[in-house]
Amino acid sequence: MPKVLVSDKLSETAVQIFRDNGIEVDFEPALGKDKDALLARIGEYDGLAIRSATKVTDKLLAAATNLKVIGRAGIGVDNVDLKAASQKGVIVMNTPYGNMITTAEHAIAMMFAVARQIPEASASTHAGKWEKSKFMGVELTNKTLGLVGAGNIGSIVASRALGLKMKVLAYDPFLSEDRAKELGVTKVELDELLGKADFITLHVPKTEQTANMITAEAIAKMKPGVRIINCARGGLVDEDALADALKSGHVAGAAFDVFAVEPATDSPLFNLPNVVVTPHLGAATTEAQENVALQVAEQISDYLNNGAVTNAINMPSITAEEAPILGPFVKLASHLGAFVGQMTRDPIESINITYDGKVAEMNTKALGSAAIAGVMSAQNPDVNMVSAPVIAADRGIKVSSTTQEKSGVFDSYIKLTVKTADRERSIAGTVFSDGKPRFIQIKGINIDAEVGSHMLYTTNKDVPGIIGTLGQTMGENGVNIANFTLGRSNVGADAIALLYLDDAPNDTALAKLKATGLFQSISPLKFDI
Ligand SMILES: NC(=O)C1=CN([C@@H]2O[C@H](COP(=O)(O)OP(=O)(O)OC[C@H]3O[C@@H](n4cnc5c(N)ncnc54)[C@H](O)[C@@H]3O)[C@@H](O)[C@H]2O)C=CC1
Ligand SMILES: O=C(O)C(=O)COP(=O)(O)O
Repeated sequence: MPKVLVSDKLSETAVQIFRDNGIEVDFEPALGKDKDALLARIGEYDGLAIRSATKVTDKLLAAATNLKVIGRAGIGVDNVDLKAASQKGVIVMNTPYGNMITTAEHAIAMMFAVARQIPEASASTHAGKWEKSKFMGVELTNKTLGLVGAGNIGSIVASRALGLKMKVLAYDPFLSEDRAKELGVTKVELDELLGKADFITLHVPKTEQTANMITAEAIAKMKPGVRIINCARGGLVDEDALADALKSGHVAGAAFDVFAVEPATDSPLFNLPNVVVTPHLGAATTEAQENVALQVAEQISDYLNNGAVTNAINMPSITAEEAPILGPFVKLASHLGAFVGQMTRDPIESINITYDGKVAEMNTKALGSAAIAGVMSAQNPDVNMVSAPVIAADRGIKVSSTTQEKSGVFDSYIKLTVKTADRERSIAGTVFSDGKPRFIQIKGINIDAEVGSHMLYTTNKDVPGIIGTLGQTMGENGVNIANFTLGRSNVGADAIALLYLDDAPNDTALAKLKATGLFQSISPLKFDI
């Protein structure tokens, strides 16, 4: 039974869902904050469900010997070392929609709070002061909101702001003009946004490009009296530079939910007038926490039970509906890769995958990952669909794919071509209606070979006696042949044989075959059926 650890404060709804799906679950919401205890325990688990407190470092991943999937009950995965997870073949999923409304609402609430200085006014009133004239605010109506990042949360913030009769400018390099029109926002460059906005709200992930994107220089380009809201990620804004701008009065107010260092016990922004701060509460509503807990538990369970991949950051998604149809083609792609991988000793320069016919309309990203994993599995048995593309990229292997309409007799086929410095190998295969993958072409020679756990592949000239020699040698050495396939390019020309064996051929059998001088190559192969 797969075993999952919940190491952050998730709604207990998740626990019930895991149990309903036949998954053993340990609910230890404090463990994420205890690095050493987590490190000692992580080896037990197939799945890990987290929020932002658990830091999934390369060290933790190295100890996670059974881990297959990490589910983030929320959006940002900057607390997970994605590269290390991918290299280890661990899928990282998030729940991109469960807390987006709640977080957008928090950004709007923060905008109101900073426009009307509500937290300070509230504290002052609680203190028995009646400072009516101290807290003069500004209206939002007709003001310009600068939206940095118009993804899921940014789009909701835009719709709410438009409802408040604000004008919305959006800076997002991936926002199309059509989508901007649909959202009712004006797409602008960052400098224009900085110069025109009365309020600026950030909704981008923290990446190499966005880290520290709001510097002292960017702040200097802003309109005097601007107010800045950050409910996205700490580290997007230079907190020291913002503190200076708040002190000089160039920036009239700031509302921050996220900080460069969290938990934030100190920040240059703390204790400045008209700075509203909350302790990373963007996603903290009952509704959002129910949503993300439910979704993450369903997604992790689906993956561990059925191989369905939803909302993965480091692997193409495979829906629960497509998993059964895609499964045999995933196997095929992996077998094609394994065939070439076992035949290739030299460094691989490139891999091309051609999808012909119906398979071209399937999830070719997932199939490509399976093919690459197959190729690399000969050298590294731990490689999988998550890690293979990362490892291939690290090794400088160029991966390309081609899709084409049905070009032959098969409704669907996949052809894999692998190039090394001095040669090219290709193999094609299909899936028959029985759901079993078949090899249909090797080196351009047509065959029809069912794939077995143990196979023997030989190349030879098309001369009499090959079948007899192969059959007799296997028989004399106690290896039963389940299936025998031959192919040739032309009479008397290049020929190949593929034997599906019940056991691996032993060294004596291989030596005997070699001694006949009939074969150019004799390769025992293994496949993970
Ligand atoms: N405070 C909190 O508790 C929460 C914070 N978040 C954070 O909010 C942020 C946004 O989340 P979503 O909207 O769901 O993400 P999303 O992926 O839907 O949208 C992000 C947008 O940023 C854009 N973007 C990427 N690089 C950019 C750049 N260099 N300049 C401008 N735009 C860029 C993307 O094109 C995309 O449209 C994330 O950082 C997430 O972690 C999310 C939930 C809760
Ligand atoms: O979903 C996100 O990206 C968040 O930042 C929410 O974080 P949390 O789950 O509240 O620690």
